[in-house]
Amino acid sequence: MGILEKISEIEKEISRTQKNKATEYHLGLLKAKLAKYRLQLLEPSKSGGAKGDGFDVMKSGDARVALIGFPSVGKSTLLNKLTKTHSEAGAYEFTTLTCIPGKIEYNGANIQLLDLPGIIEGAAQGKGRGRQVISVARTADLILMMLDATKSNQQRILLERELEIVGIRLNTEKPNIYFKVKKGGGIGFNATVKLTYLNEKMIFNAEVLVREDVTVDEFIDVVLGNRKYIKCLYCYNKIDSITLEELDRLAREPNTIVISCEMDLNLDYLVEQIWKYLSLLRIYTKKRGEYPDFEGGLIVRKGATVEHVCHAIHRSLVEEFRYALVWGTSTKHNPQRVGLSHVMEYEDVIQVVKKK
Ligand SMILES: Nc1nc2c(ncn2[C@@H]2O[C@H](COP(=O)(O)OP(=O)(O)OP(=O)(O)O)[C@@H](O)[C@H]2O)c(=O)[nH]1
Ligand SMILES: [K+]
Ligand SMILES: [Mg+2]
Repeated sequence: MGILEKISEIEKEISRTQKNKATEYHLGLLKAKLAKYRLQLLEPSKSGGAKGDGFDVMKSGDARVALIGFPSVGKSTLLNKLTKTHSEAGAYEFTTLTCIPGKIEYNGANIQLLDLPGIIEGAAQGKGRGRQVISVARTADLILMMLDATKSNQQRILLERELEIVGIRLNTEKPNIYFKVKKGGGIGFNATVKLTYLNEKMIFNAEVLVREDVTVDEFIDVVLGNRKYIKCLYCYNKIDSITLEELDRLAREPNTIVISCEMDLNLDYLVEQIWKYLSLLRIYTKKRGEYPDFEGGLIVRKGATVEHVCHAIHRSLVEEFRYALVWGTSTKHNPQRVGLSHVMEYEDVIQVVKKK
């Protein structure tokens, strides 16, 4: 019998079995068996074949959020709640086997939310589809780390470790260091601050300028290069099944939000937080003599300048740019005449004036 047949047999038996105290143990065994076979489906096939396995989803929209978590924490249930896409959810592990994209529309932005298979300890070494899942995570603007509020906090530490191993750094900024290998050898070591951990003896064949007091590990990250610095929002699901004390404790942890998909608790707030963590700005454009386009508008990153906005409107607009008029919180008076380097703020209105 092939794996798929075995899976379908077990699924049939589960649906035939009445759910009660007497069958609880047997059902548990069936689900464990089901999870085992589904995990085998996830294992990379011997023939290799990383392409076309359902993980190479196109980026779309203004930002990308990846759902990372152990199996059965409720990732698919959340995708079903927040988007119009359906992803199979089930009371057994490894229900989801590929990457399933959905779309959240909020504040005029299209946010791509990716449902993914659950990852397990050893994911970074390729267990399950760990490698694929993690490479999708590397492409995200935000990792939504989904955790089961009824389980021990060990899950968070384990997941963080798996991501750490593959070079993902959560909620930390890229160290402020300039580093360049010198082909001909020799060193140039300079620091603009007093250093506690680093010194010149650690460096060879490189030109280095250190602008902050980093640790040796942080420095190694810069030397190795391929690190990803990604924001992470920790999301505890299933709070319908924990005590108030426990809930209170979890909710106070940094970068954390508590929800229940099943009871629809806090889901609006979650979307608000996703938006906030993505640091997106909504900007409105206006034509001369007309009202601003409050229906449409543009989505840009926090810190975006008039130049970024011009690029977002039209590729060649910067070349024709003379000046812009801006209304909003970024200006001293309204409207203010600004140049390309002016930094925009949330809900500013902009009118671009072109060269004649
Ligand atoms: N009590 C409770 N159960 C939930 C909640 N959200 C989801 N579940 C249940 O948790 C189980 C797993 O849900 P899924 O959405 O399949 O979880 P998943 O993380 O996508 O699982 P995999 O795809 O297998 O990794 C299902 O039985 C859901 O009904 C919740 O808020 N509270
Ligand atoms: K599941
Ligand atoms: Mg799932």
